[in-house]
Amino acid sequence: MAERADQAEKTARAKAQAPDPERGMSRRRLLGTAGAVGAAGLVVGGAGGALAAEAVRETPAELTGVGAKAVPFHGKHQSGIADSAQAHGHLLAFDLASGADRRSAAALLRRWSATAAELMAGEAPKGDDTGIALDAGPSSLTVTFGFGRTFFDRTGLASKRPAALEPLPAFTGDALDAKRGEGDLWVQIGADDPLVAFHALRVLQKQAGDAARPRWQMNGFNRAPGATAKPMTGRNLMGQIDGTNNPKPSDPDFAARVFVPDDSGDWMAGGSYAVVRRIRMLLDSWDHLSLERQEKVIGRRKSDGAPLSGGTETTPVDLNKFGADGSLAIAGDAHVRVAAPESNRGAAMLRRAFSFHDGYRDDGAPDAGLLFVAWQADPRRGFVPVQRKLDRGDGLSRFLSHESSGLFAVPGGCAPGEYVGQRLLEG
Ligand SMILES: C=CC1=C(C)c2cc3[nH]c(cc4nc(cc5[nH]c(cc1n2)c(C)c5CCC(=O)O)C(CCC(=O)O)=C4C)c(C)c3C=C
Ligand SMILES: [Fe+2]
Repeated sequence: MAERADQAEKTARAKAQAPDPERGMSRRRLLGTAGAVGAAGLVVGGAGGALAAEAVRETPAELTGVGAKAVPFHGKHQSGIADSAQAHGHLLAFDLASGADRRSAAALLRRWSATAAELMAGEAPKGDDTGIALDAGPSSLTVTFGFGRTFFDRTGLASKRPAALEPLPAFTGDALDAKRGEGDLWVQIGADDPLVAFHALRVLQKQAGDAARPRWQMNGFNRAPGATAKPMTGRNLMGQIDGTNNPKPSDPDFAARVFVPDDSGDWMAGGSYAVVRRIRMLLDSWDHLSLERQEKVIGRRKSDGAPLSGGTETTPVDLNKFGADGSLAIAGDAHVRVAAPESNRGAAMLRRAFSFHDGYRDDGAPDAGLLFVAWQADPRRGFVPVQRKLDRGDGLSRFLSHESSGLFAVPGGCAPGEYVGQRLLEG
């Protein structure tokens, strides 16, 4: 994951500093030019001033650190799936405007794809006068596009709707708000800088124009890069290390679990399905539990994420181990036992979440939790069986409330000159 970003970093850095006559100018060059002209004007006038301005214009300061990292937009898969989750996230869904059709949807996806590619390379998109991200580099920005179930009816493409996009079943623990769920189109934005993330959100929302209107939006966050002494798995708002036993890109079955296979032969080849749930944490109840009880509910130690069956964070969980008192080391209703692929006939998903905090509820409790995003090749072999099992027997579910839900078909990536979803919309 990090390698993909590192490889792209050099290219994007070079791109971000060189103006492309066909596209926008580097955000930093744009600023450097304005600054240079002003400064040079103060020192020397006439031809000398012009030369001085030119010299400064050619040497924009080197970007270092968080801002310099770029993730490529073009590729076999869309970005924002196998890349590390960023510090800031915006999830939003749009509904197509009444009267919108396949053609206007295709034009929107073409616009959005071109702009996402520019933004992810640290370029200012054409016609962008907001200045929100001026001075900033790409900051690991990713933009990911998906289609909801209703998109296919609205665009006359019902015959192309994948079977995997069938509605998720109702779960007993659900308290879903329909207005904050589903939607025709879904956009996931992530960046390590909040202004870069908001800029992408704002530009894409403006570009939706008359074609689509925002349906819902949620904002989330993760730990900032560099906040810990060494890179480590992030923590959620319950304080747990979360994400340890995710499928890893180096696993031999990673692609089969996360992406629709190439030989599926349909427009979703190389794509993935995103299950998006706003899960509120009942933090006041959770924080009343002793550390020992909290660890028993999950099946892992809070301090370092090590499984209660022993070892360190990365030691495989031993679901068959008994403690000295004769009881299971990982309790029967421990979250990691109930969610594990071994307990679900191999069902697995890639969890790539953001935390959220939207203030306080009327009862004074924090409106906070997890924007849970699970990626899989087929939700019927990923999220659905696992959530069914969690719904029945997970000790953690007493401390959670699932408040909104969406399922989106996220097509594969595209090559330069193409746009995301082109195989569906022009196939
Ligand atoms: C349907 C799938 C899942 C939901 C919903 C879910 C919610 C949820 N989980 C945590 C905290 C943790 N989950 C952990 C592991 C874990 N969770 C799921 C699935 C769902 N979680 C899986 C498949 C796994 C991996 C199980 C395994 O193979 O061991 C962990 C342990 C660390 C880790 O492996 O990531 C924590 C902690 C919260 C707080 C939450 C809802 C808000
Ligand atoms: Fe979990």
